Amino acid sequence: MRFLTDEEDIVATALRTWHLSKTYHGRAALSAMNLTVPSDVVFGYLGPNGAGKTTTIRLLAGLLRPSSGRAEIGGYDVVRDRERAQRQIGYLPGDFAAYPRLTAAAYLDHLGYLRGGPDRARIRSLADRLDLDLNVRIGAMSHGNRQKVGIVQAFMHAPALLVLDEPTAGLDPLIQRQFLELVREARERGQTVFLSSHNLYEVEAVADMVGILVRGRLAVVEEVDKLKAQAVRRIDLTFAGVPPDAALRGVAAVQQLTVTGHTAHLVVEGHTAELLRIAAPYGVEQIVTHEPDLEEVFLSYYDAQE
Ligand SMILES: Nc1ncnc2c1ncn2[C@@H]1O[C@H](COP(=O)(O)OP(=O)(O)OP(=O)(O)O)[C@@H](O)[C@H]1O
Repeated sequence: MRFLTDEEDIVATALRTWHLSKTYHGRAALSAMNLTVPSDVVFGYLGPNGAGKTTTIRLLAGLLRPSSGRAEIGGYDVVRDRERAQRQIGYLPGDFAAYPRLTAAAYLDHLGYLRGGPDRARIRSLADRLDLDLNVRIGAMSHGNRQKVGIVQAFMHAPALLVLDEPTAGLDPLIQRQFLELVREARERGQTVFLSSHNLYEVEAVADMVGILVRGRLAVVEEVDKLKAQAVRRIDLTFAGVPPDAALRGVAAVQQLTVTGHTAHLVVEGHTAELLRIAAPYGVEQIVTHEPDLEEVFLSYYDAQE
């Protein structure tokens, strides 16, 4: 075994916060958040309206000063080393607004020059995928199309960390799907993505880890696979004869059981190994497992804090 050097540790951690807090007029919008996001993951940042997601993101992007605590991006403090921290980030605000008089092409070109030269082939390919006409003035665009310009500017270069605040709000489902592809490709290229969202399904589809923020407090940080393992799961077992409902009810993980004909419909929480061991001797002919749904897990965290 070998310990990481300081340099490697910085590379392995995309962002870290220590007691990061923000108070507005005596009311806490974010309370003492301790969070570590490793590199090369998609981190889904979930929470109901007003939970403090945008506040967190603006603190990370160096656009707000913390009331107390601190944060580092790629090892750089977002206050003391603001410019270097900001250079690690590609940031897409929730309400993306740019120069209304410029066409998207002119705006993206201009940004590209600020970042060392535009990659026009990349810009065109992103615009094609998102069905964005680059020749329209940004001021004349719909909200959704302006949002697409924001997505192109965030993805046209390859910062270590992409910080995206509700990026798919206002996009139609086909474009949302393209966006999720871009997020996956970014992770494959080794970028880390911090994605705030209301949309559980979007986060479930793309995130490796999630944090759930409720009233300015992190209620949980967990790998999506682990949350799924905790999640309630629906399983239908079809038997050769009448289902052995007393034996099935005796399994600790079984929460609910209904029987129709030869099929037992079960709601199971946690691991299913014991259930399958108990059921097998009764002649199981078919097993249908429904993908666990994270919604109930999330709602249980939301409710617990109400
Ligand atoms: N500039 C401000 N002045 C005073 N209060 C603010 C300010 N910005 C945010 N807040 C408050 O801080 C809390 C968190 O707001 P924030 O915008 O971070 O939440 P959010 O999770 O992004 O919400 P949403 O999902 O609705 O966008 C809210 O109660 C909000 O009213």
